[in-house]
Amino acid sequence: MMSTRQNALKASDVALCGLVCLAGVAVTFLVLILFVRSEQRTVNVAFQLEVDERFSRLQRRFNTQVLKLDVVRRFFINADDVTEKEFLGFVTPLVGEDEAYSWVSRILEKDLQAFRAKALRNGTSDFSYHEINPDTGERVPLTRRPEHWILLYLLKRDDVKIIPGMDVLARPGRQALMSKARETRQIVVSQPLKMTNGQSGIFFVAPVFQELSGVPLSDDNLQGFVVSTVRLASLMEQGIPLPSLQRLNVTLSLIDTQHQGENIYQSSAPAAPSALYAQRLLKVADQNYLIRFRPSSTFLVANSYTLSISLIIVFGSGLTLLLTLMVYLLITQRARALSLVDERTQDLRLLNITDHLTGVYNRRYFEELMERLLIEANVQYRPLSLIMFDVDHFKQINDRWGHQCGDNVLKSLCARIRSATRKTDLLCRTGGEEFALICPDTELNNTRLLAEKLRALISTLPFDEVGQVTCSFGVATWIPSESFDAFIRRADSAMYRAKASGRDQVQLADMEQIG
Ligand SMILES: Nc1nc2c(ncn2[C@@H]2O[C@H](COP(=O)(O)OP(=O)(O)OP(=O)(O)O)[C@@H](O)[C@H]2O)c(=O)[nH]1
Repeated sequence: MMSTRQNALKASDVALCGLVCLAGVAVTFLVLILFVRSEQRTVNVAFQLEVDERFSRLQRRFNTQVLKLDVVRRFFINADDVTEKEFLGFVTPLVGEDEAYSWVSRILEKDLQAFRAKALRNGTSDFSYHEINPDTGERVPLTRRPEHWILLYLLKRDDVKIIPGMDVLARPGRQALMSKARETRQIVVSQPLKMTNGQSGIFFVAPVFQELSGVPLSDDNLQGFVVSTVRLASLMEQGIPLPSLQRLNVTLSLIDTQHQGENIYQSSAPAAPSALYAQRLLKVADQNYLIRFRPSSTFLVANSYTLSISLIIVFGSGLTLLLTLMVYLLITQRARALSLVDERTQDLRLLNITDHLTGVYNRRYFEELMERLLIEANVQYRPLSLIMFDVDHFKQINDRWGHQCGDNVLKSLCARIRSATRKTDLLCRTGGEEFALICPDTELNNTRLLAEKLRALISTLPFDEVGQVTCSFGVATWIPSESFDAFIRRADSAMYRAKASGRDQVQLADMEQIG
């Protein structure tokens, strides 16, 4: 019974530990999902903030470029005749790195001579009419045209030398761009064009019309153009701290042109594989740009949460293991305690039903056994016999050899009888030196033979110290429907008859019920 209980506990232990383990794993998984979601939101917010910050810088940079050009344009509108010195004096504070400002005068073919003379008079050095062959890049004489757009002043920070007097109409892309400014009378912005230093740049062109009060502006009032050129990479990157530059991959493309979708600028930080993406529309004068933002690996590393994920997994697994171990220990300790209680209960039960001196069943259990066996015998019609026996002259043994010696005789006597009987025969101590042997499934004659055998076993072999000991036996077999008391009385009477008849003998009980 105990081992069944232990097995059952083991199965339930494993199930419970498995459940605790599963619960631990589930909680860890849940925490992981919640953490990853929250971190993804945080990274997304960080990316959007970075994009907003970069976009506002770019917007400011482009707008500042337009504003500065407008300031120079107003200078030309308000001044009657601008000398090179005045131009340089006004523009120098505005020119940034990678930028150039120039003044291009509109000159009719017939005015070329006079314009050159005036320029030289105004102190413009090295003035010489020419244009650049777009195919060879060489300086060639002016082509005859009704009007020329002559570069007169130029201020820039690089070393490429431009000689005043160049007709910019011969330069690729300039005519369409400047004509647009002339027609719209607004500042226009070019697609990326090759600058004189060979680099790709954006041209901001502002038309300068002579404003006469009351007279509407016409093409003939066009005096020239103020042009600022900026290297595209400089426009996109100048003033932005290096760490910020490294965090984002930025591309710039034009909208509403035949180059739509083509990237005209790509930042040096490559895009890392990520779902993060943002795009913004940038309007500068007449041009619409699309700026696309993607995170670089630097951004992803700076906002990485893989270490935290590993820590959650390690701590979660550790806690799960610890919890499972604790539950396992608790369960096994509980099982051990229960089995101990079982053992103690059985010990107590044994103590309760056995005689402490001889170890055989006591009187109380004898009565309990008999009641149960009588019911079984009654129901199953099986024989049930009883041998009652009493040590002869036991008082004398006590008196002669002492009480301790008497005890030893009782113990040895029980040991002898148990060794000579079947396991199913139940030996009980019913009084001081009085015993009963219950013999289930045994007929009267066999019981008598057994009693004879026991009598001989006791009387023929001497006991330690005291020598020969004899017993008187009464044998009875249960008569169906006979009561417990009547059955005992019959066996008892037979035993007393054996005593009365000289002791050390076996007497059979009457087969008629007494009383
Ligand atoms: N040593 C010892 N003596 C016991 C124990 N129980 C009862 N006795 C003694 O057993 C003796 C029984 O004596 P009696 O009832 O006179 O019977 P008897 O001397 O055996 O004489 P008969 O039964 O007539 O042969 C008493 O002296 C009890 O004190 C016990 O557990 N140990």
